[in-house]
Amino acid sequence: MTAVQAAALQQPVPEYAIDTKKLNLWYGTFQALYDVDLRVRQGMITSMIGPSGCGKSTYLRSVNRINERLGYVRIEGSIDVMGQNIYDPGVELIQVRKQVGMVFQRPNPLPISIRDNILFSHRLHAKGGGDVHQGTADEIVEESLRTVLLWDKVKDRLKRKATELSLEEQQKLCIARLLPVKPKLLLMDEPCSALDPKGTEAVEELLWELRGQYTILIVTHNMAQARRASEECIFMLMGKVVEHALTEQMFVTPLHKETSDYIEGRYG
Ligand SMILES: Nc1ncnc2c1ncn2[C@@H]1O[C@H](COP(=O)(O)OP(=O)(O)OP(=O)(O)O)[C@@H](O)[C@H]1O
Repeated sequence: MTAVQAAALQQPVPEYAIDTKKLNLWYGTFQALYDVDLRVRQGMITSMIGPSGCGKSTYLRSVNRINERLGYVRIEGSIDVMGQNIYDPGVELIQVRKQVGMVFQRPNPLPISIRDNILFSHRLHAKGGGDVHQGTADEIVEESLRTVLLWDKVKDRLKRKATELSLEEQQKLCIARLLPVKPKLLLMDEPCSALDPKGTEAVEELLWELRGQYTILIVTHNMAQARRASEECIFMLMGKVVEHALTEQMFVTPLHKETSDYIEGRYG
């Protein structure tokens, strides 16, 4: 066992990958999130549902501090990721981005080769001397692509441009390229909305493969997807968390009328 591994084992592992306390967020004078208290269990897949404009993406973007690039966003409250408040003044953005990977609606691989896409942020973070995958470039590429079930399909065309892949493959690649910097948390903002049903099924299968090793928080408009692909589910409405429960429980016996109205398609 290396000294780094020994030190890591001394650290208590938090039960929650995300612990949000009294999060309020304003875009200028418009308040988009109200007193959000949310805990996302480590290693599990949690989905976030709610009608358009209820604040799902805003919340997700707060967990990797993307919102702060907009000069007019103000935040109160705290978000602990793996036990550390990412809004503490001492916490650097690069540290947050390393721990928290994000996948967007439309796959956005860089217009470079498949191989270089995988190595891109690893190279960036390795320069900073952080804890990243220590293998050779070939090992990193193979392991990342294997993890997202893409290796066998692309191993003979690693030098081809990533943008030539199908949308499903591009989305898997976008997940794969996060892995070499060893993130703890993967945020996914409607990752299947650009995919056909077969691509959607393949990405959902991948989520279950990643479960356990990574904590996954996925925003989806697709009720069936939330039900199939998550263990806990959060329902938001007008910037507030209405309900957070085991997914099956939320879909079978929701506690709140607003939740059942939404699930049954009465609005949103
Ligand atoms: N960059 C921004 N500037 C100003 N207002 C914003 C910005 N982004 C989102 N909003 C507003 O904040 C509220 C929450 O938006 P958000 O995108 O988080 O909702 P959402 O639940 O993810 O919606 P959708 O399901 O349509 O993606 C909305 O009223 C939206 O108009």
